[in-house]
Amino acid sequence: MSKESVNVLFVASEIEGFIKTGGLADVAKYLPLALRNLGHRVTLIMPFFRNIAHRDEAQFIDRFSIKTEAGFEKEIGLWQLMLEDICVYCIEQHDYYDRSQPYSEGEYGYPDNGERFAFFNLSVLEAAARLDLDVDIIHCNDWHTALIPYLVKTQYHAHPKLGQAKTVLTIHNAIFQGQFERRQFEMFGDLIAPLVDTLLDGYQCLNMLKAGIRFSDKITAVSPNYANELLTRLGAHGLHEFFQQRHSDLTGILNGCDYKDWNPTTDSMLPAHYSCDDLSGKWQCKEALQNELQLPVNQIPVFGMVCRLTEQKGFYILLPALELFLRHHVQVVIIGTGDSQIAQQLDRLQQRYPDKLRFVNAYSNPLAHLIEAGSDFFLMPSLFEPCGLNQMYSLAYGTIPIIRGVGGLQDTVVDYDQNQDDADGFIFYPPESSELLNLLRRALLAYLEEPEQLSLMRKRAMQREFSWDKAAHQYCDIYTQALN
Ligand SMILES: Nc1ncnc2c1ncn2[C@@H]1O[C@H](COP(=O)(O)OP(=O)(O)O[C@H]2O[C@H](CO)[C@@H](O)[C@H](O)[C@H]2O)[C@@H](O)[C@H]1O
Repeated sequence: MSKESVNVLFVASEIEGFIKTGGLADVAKYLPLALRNLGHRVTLIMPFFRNIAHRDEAQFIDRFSIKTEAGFEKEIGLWQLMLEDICVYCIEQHDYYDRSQPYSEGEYGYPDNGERFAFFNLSVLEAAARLDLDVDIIHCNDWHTALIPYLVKTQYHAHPKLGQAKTVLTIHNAIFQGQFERRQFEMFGDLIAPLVDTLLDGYQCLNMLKAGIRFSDKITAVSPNYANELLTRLGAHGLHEFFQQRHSDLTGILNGCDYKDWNPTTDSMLPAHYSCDDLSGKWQCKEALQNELQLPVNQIPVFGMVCRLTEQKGFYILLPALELFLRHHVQVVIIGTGDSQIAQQLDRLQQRYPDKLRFVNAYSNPLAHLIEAGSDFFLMPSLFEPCGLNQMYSLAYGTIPIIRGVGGLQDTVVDYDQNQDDADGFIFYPPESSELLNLLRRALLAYLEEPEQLSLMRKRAMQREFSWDKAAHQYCDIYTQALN
């Protein structure tokens, strides 16, 4: 144990292995495990969504009602699952969480998301009190948990255990702010009403993330560069003044890569294994990927992409660039779910280039692993990217990332044309299709004419290390600062 052990209550709306819609879930699994490895006592807590994996293994703990002086009352069940030896408490509330998806059906968020997640925030604290948990730090993640700091300071300040707790809010993606009309919070009466009055905006809405930024003791962003971007008008999604006010409490900590789950030498989802000393398995993975997606099997360069289908990921830059890039002798494979317009455009493009583009409109972890391993290049032309995990996974798999230089992408990839001796990827900056197209062609040229350089880059990429251990140490420093 490196430092004094801290009791951390880690609150997230999704956790890899149980339920996942994006990168938040990865962090909510790997960071708690890394904190545990440093000797801290971590407890996780999340909503008991209908589709949680291992739901039938959950152990019932307790059932009780939450009442407010406004006359609102709802019963919750408290269940327990395990993430290795870490206890994961799950808040069951049928009306709120027993739905087909965590946040939205189709492309629209559930209309009562403000009420659902405000209730979750309240339930977390009620459950911690009822369980008599020792809590030094409540680690909140994104808007779904962002009322907790306010509630701790205003409703639990006299509680013998929770009253001493400090709150840390991690920003994974500040474009999602949890902005809801005030009527969604009315049933919580005086618990939330003063906050609504303080922060109400011109649309008569409460922005839950703003509440978190204002009231948490410390704020972290998921990369140093994103922390800087959050202080700017361009990068803060309208919240720059809020972040500027908390400037001295805001720190960027780069996410890690879990080298147990994402390791080409051991990955059980791959048909063959490989390392930087022997890449023959990688070429078998490439063949398996082409076979699986019914693309011509040959030595053509393959460009892969795995992500949510959303504007953030740069599709409106990528689609016009692909129109021209697919005329070259290349293959592009994309897996993702989300925006139906992006999906339709990818489908149309695939019809025009059936032997070159494969778009899979699905969420599949095995295919994501196969794309990471079987591709030569990995695409992340994001408009903004708080950290990004897939570029780290692609580096680990010797798949050269082609990225836009923003957020955490900029913190993790070294550009070939800026620093050949240390490069592991290709970077473009202006968010324009022509810039991306140039870079794609640049990468293709390197593949065709500079194979030795490319294999050095691949080797370098596979030797990079973005450990969760390092991130956990940095989070511990933030906890210590908050507690002091
Ligand atoms: N169709 C599909 N099939 C299988 N797997 C899929 C998939 N679509 C996405 N994934 C997986 O979901 C995760 C996506 O993580 P990212 O960090 O790249 O993005 P996201 O924008 O969701 O996360 C936000 O939070 C994270 C965590 O802090 C930040 O890194 C990021 O910048 C921020 O936008 C990866 O593990 C990826 O493999």
